[in-house]
This record gives sequence, structure tokens and C-alpha cells, in this order.
Amino acid sequence: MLDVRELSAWIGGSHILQGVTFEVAGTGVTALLGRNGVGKTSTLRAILGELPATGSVTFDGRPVLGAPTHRLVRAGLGYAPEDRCVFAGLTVAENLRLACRVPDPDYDTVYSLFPELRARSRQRAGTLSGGQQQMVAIGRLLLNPNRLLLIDEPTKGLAPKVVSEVAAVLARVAQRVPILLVEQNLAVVRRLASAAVVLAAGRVAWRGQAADLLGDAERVRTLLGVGSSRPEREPR
Ligand SMILES: Nc1ncnc2c1ncn2[C@@H]1O[C@H](COP(=O)(O)OP(=O)(O)OP(=O)(O)O)[C@@H](O)[C@H]1O
Repeated sequence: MLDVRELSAWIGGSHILQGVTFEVAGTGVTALLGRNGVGKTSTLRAILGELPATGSVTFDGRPVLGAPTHRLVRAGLGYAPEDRCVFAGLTVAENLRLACRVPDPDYDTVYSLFPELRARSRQRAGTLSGGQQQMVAIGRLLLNPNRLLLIDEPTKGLAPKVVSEVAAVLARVAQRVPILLVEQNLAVVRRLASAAVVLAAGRVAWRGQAADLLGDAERVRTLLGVGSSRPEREPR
């Protein structure tokens, strides 16, 4: 579905992405992993045209690298950035409405996955908890007929119980639309991902089945340094 080849990008004189190559399948969750600062967010931003890059990116067989971001969005690439980008001063309903780009947005799906968003539709998004804001961010992606979702650290900073809720929702979302997921919580990766791509210093250090990575404690320690960054929490 998404084919990334030799993606290379510079930020302020630093060679952030140094020939990143991987594929995202048309079903399920592909996890994009790596220690802090290895270039995961930059990879998503380069794919989306938010960060100038060289190499090639094809989405459903069409070359898209260098295309304006709005064209990619119209082609069905949905993006939930790490900071969620909800409009704090607007209500939940207004945040959702602003995201609609088709005449018949899929509110049924959004409200069946997130009944709380309907209940809180008049509440200002800035007064929601982090988990509820994340649900607005994911809900916005589901209103439109997106064909691939890029989701950056959706569980970051959330309480363990909320991490579980977000993971459960993402599992249901992934049954409808494939996801490229940046995620540091390995229990969430274990629960959701079928494939994994690990970045190290701007390159792909490992790619394959998520279970093969997570089943090899030594590989996980070497590639991800687990234990030195964020503790793994098991979603229930
Ligand atoms: N706007 C920027 N200006 C300067 N350096 C940047 C900028 N954005 C990213 N970088 C640097 O690029 C490198 C890759 O950053 P990126 O955010 O892609 O990493 P990441 O793997 O997503 O990290 P994290 O897990 O901390 O979110 C880092 O060294 C970061 O400091």
C-alpha cells in the first residue's frame, strides 16, 4: 500500500533520514519503532510532504513524494500527529466537523467507536483529558474515507487504563483501515502490530514480523534499549 524507498532528509544541517526503505501492507498495523530521536516522526512528516526529502514514496502504486500534503490527504492518507492538534477553544463537535472533507462523513463509525465523543459533543476540546483528545484525533481520521492512517505515539503520556482503551480502539480501527503506527509502548505494539520497522540513527536497522522482533529479548534490547527509556506497560 505504501512503499518507501531510500528516503533521505536533512534538518538544519543534520542528515536525519539516511535512506529509509520499508513497506506498509494493505492490512493491519505496521509499527515504526526506534529509540528517541532516531527519525520516526521525521519519516512520517517526509512521507506527508511536510519535510523536504529525496528518495521515493508510492501510495497505492502512485509516486507521491514531493506532492503537496493536501493532495495526499485527498488521496486517503490520514495523519494523527503526536501532539494531537485538537483545537482547544472549539467543541468536540466543531473539531470533528472541521475535519470533514466529504459530503457524507462517517459519524456512525466514529460514535460507535467513541460513544463518549457524542456525549461530550458540546464540551470544549481543551478541557478533555489526554485520552479523550486522542479519541477526537483518531475520530477525525475516521470521518473521511481514508485508506491508510499514519498515527504518531497515540498512547504517549496517557494513564495505563487509557493506554488500554486507546489500544482497543486502534485494534478495531485496524480492522477497517491499515495503520502505520509510531509507538514506544511495546505492550501496545505486541497487541496491535503484525509488522515492524525499527529505525536507528536515520536508517532501517530491522524489519519483519512484529512477533519475531518482540519474541527476541536481546534484539529488543539492542534495537530499542527497552528499560532505558519508557517502561513497558501491559494494556488490559
Ligand atoms: N524542527 C527540528 N529542528 C531541529 N532538529 C529536529 C527538528 N525536528 C527533528 N529534529 C531532530 O531530528 C532527529 C529526529 O527527530 P524525530 O522527531 O523524527 O525522532 P523520533 O524518532 O520521532 O523521536 P521521538 O521518539 O523522541 O519522538 C532528532 O535528533 C531531532 O532532534
